Amino acid sequence: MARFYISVGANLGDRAQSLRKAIDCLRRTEGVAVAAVSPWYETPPWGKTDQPAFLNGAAAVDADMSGQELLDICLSIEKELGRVRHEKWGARVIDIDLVYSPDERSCTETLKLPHPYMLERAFVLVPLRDIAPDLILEGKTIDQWIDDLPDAGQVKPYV
Ligand SMILES: Nc1ncnc2c1ncn2[C@@H]1O[C@H](COP(=O)(O)OP(=O)(O)OP(=O)(O)O)[C@@H](O)[C@H]1O
Ligand SMILES: Nc1nc2c(c(=O)[nH]1)N=C(CO)CN2
Repeated sequence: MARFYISVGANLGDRAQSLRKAIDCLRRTEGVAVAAVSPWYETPPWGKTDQPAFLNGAAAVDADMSGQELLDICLSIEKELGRVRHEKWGARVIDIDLVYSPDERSCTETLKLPHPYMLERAFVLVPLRDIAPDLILEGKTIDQWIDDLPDAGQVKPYV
C-alpha cells in the first residue's frame, strides 16, 4: 500500500461538479482508498494566463498499486469526464495529476513524481496543506514553500 497526493483542477463547464465526480470515481476504484479531500479553491490560471479561473483541490489516496497504474486510472477518469487535450497548460474540464508520494519517486517519460512544478504552484500547495500540513518537501515545510510563493494570496477559498 502506498500513499499518493493528487491535485485536481477544472476551468471549463461545471467545475465543482467535475472535481466532485473525479473524487467519486477514485472512491469507486478497486484498490484505491481516498483518505482525505481538501476544500476547493478558486485560483488564477498559472502558466498560461489567458484562460478562465480554475477550481482546484487535493486528495490523499492510499493505493494498492504503482504510481503509473494509479496515473493510468486518473487518465481514464479524465477521459470519462470529457477531457479533451488541446494545448499544454490550456483550459480543461478536468485535470488529475499525481503530485507527490512519500513512498515512490519516478522519472519516466510518462510519470514524474514528485510533479516537476508542484513547488511553484500555489494552486497545488495550498489545498495540499489542508490535508497534509506536516509534509516536508525537499527539507522545507509546506508552510515555508507557500510563504515563499508570491501568488499564494490569490488562491481563495471557494464558497
Ligand atoms: N506526476 C504526473 N501527473 C500527471 N501526469 C504526469 C505526471 N508526470 C508525467 N505526466 C504525464 O504528463 C502527460 C500530460 O499531462 P497533462 O495533459 O495533464 O499536462 P498538463 O496538465 O497540461 O501540464 P502539467 O503536467 O504541467 O500539469 C500525461 O499523459 C502523463 O503521462
Ligand atoms: N490555477 C491553475 N492554473 C493551472 C492549472 C490549474 O489546475 N490551476 N493547471 C495547469 C496545467 O496543469 C496550468 N495552469
